[in-house]
Amino acid sequence: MAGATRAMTCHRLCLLSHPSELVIGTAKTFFTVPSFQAKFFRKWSSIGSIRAFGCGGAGASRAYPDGFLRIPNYDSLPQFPSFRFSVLDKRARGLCDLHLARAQVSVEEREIETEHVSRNVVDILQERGLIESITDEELRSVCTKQRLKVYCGFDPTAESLHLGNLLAIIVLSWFQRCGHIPVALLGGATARVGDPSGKSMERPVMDDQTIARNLKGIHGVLSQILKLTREKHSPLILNNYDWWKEFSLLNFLRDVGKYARVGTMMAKESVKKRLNSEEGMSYTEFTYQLLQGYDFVHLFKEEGISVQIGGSDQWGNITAGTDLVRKLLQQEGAYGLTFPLLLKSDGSKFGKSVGGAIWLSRSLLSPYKFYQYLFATPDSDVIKFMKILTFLDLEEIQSLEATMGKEGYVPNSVQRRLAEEVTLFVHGEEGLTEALNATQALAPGGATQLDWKTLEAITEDVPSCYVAQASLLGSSLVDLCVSTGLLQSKTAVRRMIKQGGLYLNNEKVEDEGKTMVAHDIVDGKLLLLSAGKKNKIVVRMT
Ligand SMILES: Nc1ncnc2c1ncn2[C@@H]1O[C@H](COP(=O)(O)OP(=O)(O)OP(=O)(O)O)[C@@H](O)[C@H]1O
Ligand SMILES: N[C@@H](Cc1ccc(O)cc1)C(=O)O
Repeated sequence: MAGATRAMTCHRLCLLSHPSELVIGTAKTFFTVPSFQAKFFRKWSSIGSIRAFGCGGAGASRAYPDGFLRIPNYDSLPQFPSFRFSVLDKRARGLCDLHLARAQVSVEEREIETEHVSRNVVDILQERGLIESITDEELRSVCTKQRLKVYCGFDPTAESLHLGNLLAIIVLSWFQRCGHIPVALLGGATARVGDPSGKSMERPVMDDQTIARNLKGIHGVLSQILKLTREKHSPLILNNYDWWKEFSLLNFLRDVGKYARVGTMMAKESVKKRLNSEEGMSYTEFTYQLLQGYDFVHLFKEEGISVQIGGSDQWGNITAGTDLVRKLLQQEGAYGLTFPLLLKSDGSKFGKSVGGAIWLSRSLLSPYKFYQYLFATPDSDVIKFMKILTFLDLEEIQSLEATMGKEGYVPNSVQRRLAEEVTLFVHGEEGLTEALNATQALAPGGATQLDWKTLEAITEDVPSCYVAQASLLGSSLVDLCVSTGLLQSKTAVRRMIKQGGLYLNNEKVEDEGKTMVAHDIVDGKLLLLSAGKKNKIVVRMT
């Protein structure tokens, strides 16, 4: 070991600026060395541990996924010490002898930007019921000391993400709110293989066109919600096809497969379940965990991403990744975190492959319908949903909960707040306004002043038909209600008017003999007929 030890001298204080610099130090104090040495340090630390000795203390340093080396107890060293490194691993020593002599250059110190890491994200997620498991409790302290990059993967198995996936986006967003960098990974490659997790049957193979269309749709949803910018710490969206397309089978078997134990792979829940089924499992799907596992290795090494999150069904794939980082890169510092699955009241998972998904993309589900879905959350779920699907303070949620039991509580007030918060997060101001306008316009007997834009927007959610304007003017309203299919017969229309249930543009119709005039056509474009609470039709003019 002695032969591998050389002295390095520190000179001056400065800020870290260049990404290729190596940073050494504790959470608060970092040392940087110029990039040519950084390269060697990174290499040594990936094959063996490095020990740092100074006048006041010593500590085994660790290479972090960002490629930086940190000396845990550096703070106990006097300022600007001379200190030396000794490389403890035999394989590293040769390299070290070669290059350490050149490392007699300045080492620069800087204060790490700790202010960006505002709150402990792991504690927050736990308080809100958003943690199912963590691979290592150490993440709780690591996340307060450095800006982390955190990723979650989404396979493009549909054109949009759904309410269940929103939980993943919310967890990413919590990381972002606490100063970290969220990364959404599109599974352009993994979608070609198919994740068996939670699936009782083999997934159908998707053709390239469908995958491309789905990637585009999901990219749109993610970029709108995560709000990508050109700034340094902006969220990122990557696609794993970018590194898998070049990976040959032989290289995969040699570089990844060698580190994977078949016994461990078979023990994963996703595999065990399927092996016991009649259909069994294809070799392709069996390999899925290694693809996701290697993604983590790649992202750890190339992008400095050290945390992977996912729903609890992803635990096996996520731990495949942390294991591979340890074995393949011989590095610690890769963490996994899972959150509980969002379940419907019947206990089934909100998903996309199963019908009836609550889509996040407005082209598949209008902001109005999305809002309405949340508005209809049962009282028994609403507080839990507030905690997991919104960013409201827990105290505020508690006080809302307290109002629910009190006299004078207006039913569904908490649901309204939930629907507003989540619609705002997913569809932005514009989407929320559209949802609120449509809600008002479509409210049973709602007496809202209608404009053509609102009516146009609700045509996504209520039936509509065309009528020639010229033939409409002067005709009877009763006839119109029958010809548009609102009600079956003139008798039914007249009965509805008598009962006070027929509305034209949200205004009650009282005159059975009413004829249509130009003023009845909203902004000269369309009108709304309603019979009772739910039966509505938008009539467009041609
Ligand atoms: N209901 C849910 N609750 C919480 N997280 C979910 C839910 N559904 C999916 N996720 C998470 O979203 C991420 C992306 O999942 P994925 O793209 O496979 O969606 P999916 O709905 O499970 O798709 P599929 O139905 O095709 O399996 C994963 O981390 C997954 O665990
Ligand atoms: N397996 C994940 C998607 C995913 C893909 C690649 C990853 O690296 C991570 C996650 C899912 O189906 O939900």
